[in-house]
Amino acid sequence: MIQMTDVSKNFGQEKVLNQINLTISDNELVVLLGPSGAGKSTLLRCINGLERVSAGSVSVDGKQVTTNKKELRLLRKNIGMIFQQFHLVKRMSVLDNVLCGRLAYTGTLSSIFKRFERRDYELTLHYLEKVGLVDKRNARADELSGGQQQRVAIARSLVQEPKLLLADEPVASLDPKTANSILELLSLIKNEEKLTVVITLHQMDLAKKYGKRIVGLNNGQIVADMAADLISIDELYQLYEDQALISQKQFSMSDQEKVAIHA
Ligand SMILES: Nc1ncnc2c1ncn2[C@@H]1O[C@H](COP(=O)(O)OP(=O)(O)OP(=O)(O)O)[C@@H](O)[C@H]1O
Repeated sequence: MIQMTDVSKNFGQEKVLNQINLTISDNELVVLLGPSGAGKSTLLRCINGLERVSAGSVSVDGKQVTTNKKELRLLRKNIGMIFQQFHLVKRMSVLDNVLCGRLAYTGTLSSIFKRFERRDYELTLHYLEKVGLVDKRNARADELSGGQQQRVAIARSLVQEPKLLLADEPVASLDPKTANSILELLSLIKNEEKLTVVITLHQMDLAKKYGKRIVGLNNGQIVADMAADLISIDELYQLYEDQALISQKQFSMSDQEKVAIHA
């Protein structure tokens, strides 16, 4: 479970997150929506400690996200991260890129010499199979299409055996068909691996299609928290409006709806 309590984040004078209170239960698939600069990526990055909160607290599975390097390393073992630009090592093979996801489990020396155990290879092949790329294992990462590269990045995060997957605009660089297939894959994997998944997106139709719950951010504040089924595209457009307008509208879930979303 992710728990954010009164989280604020400043970059210099700019308040990017303002008193965020958010609870995400295990096995949820939550989509963060909102205009550019709303603070979506910053919120994600506060969850795995890539950004340090200025006030408030974040915990994952009951453990505080701290600044202590050792504690952060342990925390991040359980958190996979997927990025818009895939962040693969272009000149390395698909197999080696995915194996990199196991580095958190090898000792420092082993990781320097890229010494992996048999289980690391087994997991790598297993997840390459799952994302449909086992045949491409020896190809260089930069020989693959964008959609295939994102699949490699997904496999790399899965070999980490995480409990939580954070995806920061994972389909922003992909065409609509490929974007759908990647979100389909994430949604399938979430169910099969019993993961909690938090995704930032810009496409409202995809948010509604794949997110069970949509959290709207505007100007560093949560302005909506709804079951995706219960919010229309027109209403989602309003998340992008002036915040004063949004606050006049009813975007919060009843307790009944909150229960339904977790069912
Ligand atoms: N490392 C940083 N240093 C200074 N300012 C930052 C930093 N990271 C983010 N910001 C600022 O914080 C604000 C929120 O950025 P963030 O990337 O979280 O928004 P976003 O909602 O994810 O936007 P987008 O949809 O465009 O990715 C922006 O004004 C951005 O310039």
